[in-house]
Amino acid sequence: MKILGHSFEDGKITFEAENFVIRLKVKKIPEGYIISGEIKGKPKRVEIFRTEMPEIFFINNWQSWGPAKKMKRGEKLKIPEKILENFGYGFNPNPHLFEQNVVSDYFYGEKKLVVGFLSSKYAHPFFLFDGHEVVGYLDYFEATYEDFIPLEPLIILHGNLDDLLPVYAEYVKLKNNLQITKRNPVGWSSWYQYFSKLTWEDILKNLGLAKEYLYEVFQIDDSWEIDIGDWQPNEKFPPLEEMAKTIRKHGFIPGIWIAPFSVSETSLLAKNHKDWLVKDENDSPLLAYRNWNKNIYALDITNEEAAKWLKNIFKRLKDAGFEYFKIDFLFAGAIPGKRHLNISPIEAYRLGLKFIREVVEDSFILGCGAPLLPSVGLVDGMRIGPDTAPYYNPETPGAFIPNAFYALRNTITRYYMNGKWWWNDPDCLLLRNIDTELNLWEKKAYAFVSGMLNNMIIQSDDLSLSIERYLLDSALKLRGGRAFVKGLMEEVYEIFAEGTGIGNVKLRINLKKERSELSVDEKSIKLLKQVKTKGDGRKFNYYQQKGDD
Ligand SMILES: OCC1=C[C@H](O)[C@H](F)[C@@H](O)[C@H]1O
Repeated sequence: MKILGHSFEDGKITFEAENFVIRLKVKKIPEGYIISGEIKGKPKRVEIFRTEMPEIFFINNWQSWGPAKKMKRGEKLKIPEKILENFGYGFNPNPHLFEQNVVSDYFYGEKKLVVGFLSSKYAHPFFLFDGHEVVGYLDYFEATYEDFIPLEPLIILHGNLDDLLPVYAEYVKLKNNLQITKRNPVGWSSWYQYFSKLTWEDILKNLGLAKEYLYEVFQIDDSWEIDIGDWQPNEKFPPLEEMAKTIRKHGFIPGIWIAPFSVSETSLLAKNHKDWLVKDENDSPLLAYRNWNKNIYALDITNEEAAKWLKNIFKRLKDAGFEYFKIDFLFAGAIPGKRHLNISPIEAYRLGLKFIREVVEDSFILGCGAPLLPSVGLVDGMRIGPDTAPYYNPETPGAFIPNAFYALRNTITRYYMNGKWWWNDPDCLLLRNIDTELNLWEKKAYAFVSGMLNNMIIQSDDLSLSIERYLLDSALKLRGGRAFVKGLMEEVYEIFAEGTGIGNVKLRINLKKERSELSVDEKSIKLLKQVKTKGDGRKFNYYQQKGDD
């Protein structure tokens, strides 16, 4: 292994290139080394680390919806053509690099090694697998630094991958002085039942039925707005104040979805404020991604007027009574392009999140479609997988596209971020028995894993349908423990949750073969369900555990 081409024993390394100066120091720690230091000048993309490429390794994508998984030498991520075209920067801040190589962002692992950067405040840290070697870079893009800035520290950990990923996550927590909120929300969200067909009547209907549930939060997802960038209620919804007041009147914390750094080509915002958009080298608005059948551009948060506008949007939502914000497609705020200020896209992204936090204060912020490491310390919850869906297909190509199988796999392979960086949002539990292809095993697996890993529990169903309600109760009973996962690079995961609401629980699970075996306090249990019929005829299933027969 080399650091800037030097062996470690050097201790201190100073390296002067044509356009930048870097000073490093190497510190021995019990599990390996931490390399820290400072850098100034116009570094662009700096190689920091280099080693031989292993046959099998663990990669991590930069944002919520990207995979964290085992890969083999020669394997490529299978991404459907249409997604590749539309998604652009959603895969990586350097989409072309991502298309031509295997890339792991922030950290990577081998059976007996984890190497990772502990922060991403200025640069985008990533590892490139070129078939022979693994090369670790810090990408500052076009930013220039007159004075020395802190280098994103690199940590090298020796041991078993399963033990080291939680250690890496802990070092990130320490390095960034992270203190996360005690609130680990339970609630309801509209998206995975109603999608873009949501109406205010759907909200009223589910609010009326939700009182039977232990929700804290009731969140209106995408579809309430006029356009992406025009954050006013459309004709299907009442004024913001009425939305929030109605949710509050039913006893829930009002939640709302917004894509704050995204600007649709058809929005009034794009029409009236082209100068508020991140530009390409020809000074045209830079295409961030395509969704909603539209070209979506990125808000240039370094433009003072744009920043003021963004703060006003969140002030209006907060003043209307919303206290839970699902802020989505956040990667748009971190795309490399021309901004008003010549700072790195990572600095611009963090500036945008800081503005949002400044306005919403201690409201709960859920990041989604977000670059992970730059978001630490700036969000309370984080989506750590692709969208779930009312289907579970291990066979279809899965990176980034909605599929309960890949959402659940990421929930397991990124579990170590939970409670350290933020509360992991595994995406919603879909527990309905109709209008879904999910079978009982898939619903159960999703509920149990989310509960055992002490994740956020947000359900997304039309509550008037027949629902496996006992699985929500099970997920909540399984929360509160300390989790550990063995086999992060294997087919069978062993999940241990100590001190949950029903004791010490162990789950051996094979997501592809839909096989699992659950035991509580060393007793294997059967998950029996009782069906209770309410006065109005609605049936409710309750979880009831039975010890060994
Ligand atoms: O457009 C709504 C939407 C888009 C992204 O996929 C999020 F991940 C998903 O949860 C939903 O909020």
